[in-house]
Amino acid sequence: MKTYKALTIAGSDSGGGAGIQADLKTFQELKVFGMSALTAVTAQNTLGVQGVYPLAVDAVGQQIESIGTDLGTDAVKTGMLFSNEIIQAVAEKIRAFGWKNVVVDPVMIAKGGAPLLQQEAIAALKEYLLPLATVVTPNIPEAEALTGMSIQTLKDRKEAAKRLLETGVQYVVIKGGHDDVEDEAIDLLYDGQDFFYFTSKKIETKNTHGTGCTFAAAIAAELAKGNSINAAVQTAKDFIQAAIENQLGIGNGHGPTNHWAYQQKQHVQR
Ligand SMILES: Nc1ncnc2c1ncn2[C@@H]1O[C@H](COP(=O)(O)OP(=O)(O)O)[C@@H](O)[C@H]1O
Ligand SMILES: Cc1ncc(COP(=O)(O)OP(=O)(O)O)c(N)n1
Repeated sequence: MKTYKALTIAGSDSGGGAGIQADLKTFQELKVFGMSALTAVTAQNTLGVQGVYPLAVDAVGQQIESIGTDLGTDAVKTGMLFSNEIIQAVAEKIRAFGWKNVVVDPVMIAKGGAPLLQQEAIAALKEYLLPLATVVTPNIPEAEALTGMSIQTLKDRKEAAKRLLETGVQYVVIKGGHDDVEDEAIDLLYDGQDFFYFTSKKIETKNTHGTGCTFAAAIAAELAKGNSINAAVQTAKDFIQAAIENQLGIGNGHGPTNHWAYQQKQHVQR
């Protein structure tokens, strides 16, 4: 049986709910061998981010080089990239290794409000990374920052998706977790021609730390296996829904999601 591999290039969340930790847990649950290149260390828990310590650009580049010159990968997922310099170094490596199935989660601000990307690096994401990406997965505020437009309605989201596609990315998913109007969590996929809706019941909970990372990592894992973008987004949606529904209830603030829940549900259904 082939071993599928995925590489996450992202920041570390000491609390284990988001970042590299969420990505590797998701890869593992979806039966994909996970590898990582750290961009930054964060001191973080369910109450917020207490410290951000970016790594040297060379250290980021060397980790990716070590993976590319030996193991290779079937998919890449990027998360917290922090600076213009790190974005450029990551884009250069992805281009040099010719990697496909590149999922860009344009992480900007943690739910508690801590900045995880420097403001001036937003332009670098668009210029260097999105043209190499298979899919970009912004939440609504991230889509607003990337397009410069305000997003209030689903119609606005469609317009933003169209604008994002102009950067050269193949597919756009604008997630709906921040849409306060809907009582459903609706994620919108655009392939340049058609729009597809991935809808689930919105769960009333404060424990959604790391949902975006987990969702994007699940897409990367499914693309690594050769699945289509629509199938990958559907599995990611099912994965995150199970992870939010079956909360762990740990920590005193915004708790992490449950990365075991999707597989547990699959076993019960069998
Ligand atoms: N309360 C919720 N109930 C159900 N699904 C949710 C909820 N909050 C977020 N999601 C889902 O989690 C994923 C991440 O969404 P979102 O919160 O928009 O991104 P981010 O975590 O990057 O801010 C999406 O698939 C979204 O639909
Ligand atoms: C190290 C690190 N990376 C990314 C995030 C943001 O995670 P996300 O899944 O977008 O959701 P929140 O944690 O912000 O709710 C992070 N916090 N830390």
